Amino acid sequence: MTLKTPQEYIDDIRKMKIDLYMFGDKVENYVDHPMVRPSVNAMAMTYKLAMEAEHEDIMTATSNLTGHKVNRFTHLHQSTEDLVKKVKMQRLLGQKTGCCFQRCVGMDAFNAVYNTTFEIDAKHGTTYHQRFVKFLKYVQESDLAVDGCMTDSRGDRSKSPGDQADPDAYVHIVDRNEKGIIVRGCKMHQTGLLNSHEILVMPNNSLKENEKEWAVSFAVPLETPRIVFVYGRQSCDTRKLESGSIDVGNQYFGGQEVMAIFNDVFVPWDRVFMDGETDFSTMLVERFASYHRQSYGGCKVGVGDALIGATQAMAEYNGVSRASHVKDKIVEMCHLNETLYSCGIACSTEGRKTASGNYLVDILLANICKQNVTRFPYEIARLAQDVAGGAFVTMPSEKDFAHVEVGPLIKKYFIGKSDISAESRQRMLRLIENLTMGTAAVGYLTESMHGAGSPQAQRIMISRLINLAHRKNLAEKLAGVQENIDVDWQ
Ligand SMILES: Cc1cc2nc3c(=O)[nH]c(=O)nc-3n(C[C@H](O)[C@H](O)[C@H](O)COP(=O)(O)OP(=O)(O)OC[C@H]3O[C@@H](n4cnc5c(N)ncnc54)[C@H](O)[C@@H]3O)c2cc1C
Repeated sequence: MTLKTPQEYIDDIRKMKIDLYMFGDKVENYVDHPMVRPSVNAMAMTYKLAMEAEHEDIMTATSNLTGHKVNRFTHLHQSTEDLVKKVKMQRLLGQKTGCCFQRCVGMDAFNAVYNTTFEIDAKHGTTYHQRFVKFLKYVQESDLAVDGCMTDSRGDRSKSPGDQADPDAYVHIVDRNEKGIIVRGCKMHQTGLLNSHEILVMPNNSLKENEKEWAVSFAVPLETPRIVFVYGRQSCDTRKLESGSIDVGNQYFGGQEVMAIFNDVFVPWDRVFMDGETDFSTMLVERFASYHRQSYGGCKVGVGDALIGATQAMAEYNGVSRASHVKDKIVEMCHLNETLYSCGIACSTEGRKTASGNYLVDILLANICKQNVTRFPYEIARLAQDVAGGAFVTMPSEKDFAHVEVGPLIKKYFIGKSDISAESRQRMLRLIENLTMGTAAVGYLTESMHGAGSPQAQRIMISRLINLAHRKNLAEKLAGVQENIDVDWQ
């Protein structure tokens, strides 16, 4: 049986013993911690939907490695159809959770490490691909969640890893022996890290030939000794510590980002997938980034669907849903959201087979997709805030609404349309706050900006991949600057 139930998944995570810090304290049982639990629930949804017949086609696939049915989050894409289904799966999850559900980064890392290790071995005669296939079979058969771990602390951004004042600014190999390597450094912003069974580390950027120690990729279980985890704060996060279910905005789900400090961590050789091949660092980073830039054409769209729904609901609750400018703003939100989805689908259908056999998205279109993702969710959020009205930033707390004396008064003045309860309005306003400036905005907005690379990273790729000479040629033929040999009739 390769599919875990959500309960089996949560039981796995609950058993983990890791070195975790949060608000200055060590935390033992993080699964049941109210700050963390919504993110566990979001990850658990990736397990639940895979068990449902209705979603089987999108949520599961047949493994090319074992022939068994696996969760699509652990699958190697075997066709452009697989790439499209991936985007559809991410949209579905975004709709169901209204937040980052955290399992995509690992899936994107599997596909990039799989095809890059194949090409490293072909050139260098190494055996990384076999090792990685063994690891991935274990992941698929045990239905594991894996953190895709790329972003280093990075010190001075103008300097490459080998030129940093502190060499630990990027994860690197500090020692090696017959059993494996020892690594040191820190990976930042790790989405869903505590909700993962394993960590799959990749280099952060292109490397120079003399930067071999930084050209390292490996996988380790979360419970590996000498890794220290520090939980990241999110805007409005302590609302999760309050009693009640309204002010938190999203009652069940949330995201998670964690810092992982590798304090001389031992990695056995069979878990090392790159060791010094600086000539392949660019390929691994670009391929991972492209898969991940495609991902955002699904997951952010699903969250966008939830925000559009909340905006439509607020327009109705406030009695303005028939106003022409409100209708037009909601149409614009849909237009922007579906444009992102179109980009996700386009880079999938234009994908191609790699030498290893799995499929890679069209890199140019994946970068276009992500470039739009750095902008459109902000505009969608702006329009949601416009239509919702200002109460989502001035509304009293849930406790005031429940107070015996002041509560009835607040409710009276929080009624919009007379047939809608004050509580429905209150809940929807908090969801809009959550998505546009609260905990979920971390995933919906800032992650849209910086996740899978800041906007400039895509612009560099676009300028590298776009063929301007070809376009200039087209124009010169049309303008008659060049002879147009296509017009060969009398
Ligand atoms: C919510 C969230 C979730 C994330 N999840 C993950 C995850 O799961 N796994 C993972 O590995 N990473 C993850 N990331 C990290 C993400 O990939 C990085 O945030 C991104 O690459 C930008 O890096 P940075 O935050 O260090 O910003 P910086 O690199 O410091 O960028 C800030 C600005 O400086 C510019 N800049 C940077 N370097 C240069 C330079 N050399 N020259 C000129 N300009 C420069 C950038 O273009 C940008 O405008 C996540 C990030 C966020 C916000």
